[in-house]
Amino acid sequence: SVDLSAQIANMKVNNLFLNASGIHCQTEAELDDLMQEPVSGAMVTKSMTPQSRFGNPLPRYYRLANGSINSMGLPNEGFDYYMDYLKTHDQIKPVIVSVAGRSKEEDLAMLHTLQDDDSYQGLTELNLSCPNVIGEPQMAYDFPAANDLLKEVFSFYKKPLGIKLPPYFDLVHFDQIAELLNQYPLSHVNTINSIGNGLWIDVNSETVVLKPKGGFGGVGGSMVLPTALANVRGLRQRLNPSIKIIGTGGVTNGRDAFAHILCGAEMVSIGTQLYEEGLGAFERVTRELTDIMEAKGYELLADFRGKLKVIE
Ligand SMILES: O=C1NC(=O)NC(C(=O)O)N1
Repeated sequence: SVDLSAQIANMKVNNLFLNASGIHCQTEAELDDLMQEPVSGAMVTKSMTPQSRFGNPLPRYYRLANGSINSMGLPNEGFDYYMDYLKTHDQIKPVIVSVAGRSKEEDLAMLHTLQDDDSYQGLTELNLSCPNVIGEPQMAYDFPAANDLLKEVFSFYKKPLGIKLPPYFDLVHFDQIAELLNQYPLSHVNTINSIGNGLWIDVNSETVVLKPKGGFGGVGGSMVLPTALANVRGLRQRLNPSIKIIGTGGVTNGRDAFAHILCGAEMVSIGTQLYEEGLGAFERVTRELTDIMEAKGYELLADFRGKLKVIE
């Protein structure tokens, strides 16, 4: 089984990166590109639903000066497609399987299938934070519902499982979600998902830029870095050390990645920047991070991971 922390334990800088779910990971061709990409240390699939989905109507992605806004609506090829992909392709790097049911029942059904499939030994990530399914709440903002779901999940699911979280903005919420998650034997949390339900307007045409939901969509890219760093740091300070953190959000260069690791991230995802620049971003960001580490005299990520200093 893929134990992320085992993967990470003696990880040097050159394989701590992975794609953010949703970026270049929906089709077999995209997944093959990620599998062959020489630098990234893992990859994650587009969040899958039981059946394939077209997702929301276009336009549903828009690039901003310092980020992105999207209302994709979980377009994906469906559960069986990704299971078949794993069965028919050598995993030369860990593949995290992202699951996003549109209800508790769908989440449980997919996880039961994964649990009962002896050939599946992968690391699963339950996405409780998609902000873009029309009419669906972000489960991770409903603490009682999230707790009910996780209690039921861990009554039967015994393989490595992580959770994809939305950003929180109130320290009381950091306390509450951490208290909730610390009850469960999670492999990791992946924080953050996009900042839900932003709105971008084209002033010339006086019109929104996304079709679904009247233009409301998840915000990502460099402008969300402060929120991403706060969530990595806030959860690292509160979660059991056994629960690793994948830092996602706002990473465009080596300095951003370094900051995520200082906050406690074991691995770092690249989303908007990977989409806009292409897979070459992995090599560029890795080179930049390596240069920073060398300049500071660090050899291993563990030399500075989680060692953010505060002002006494
Ligand atoms: O979890 C998700 N986060 C996003 O920002 N967008 C996608 C989506 O809309 O499919 N899902």
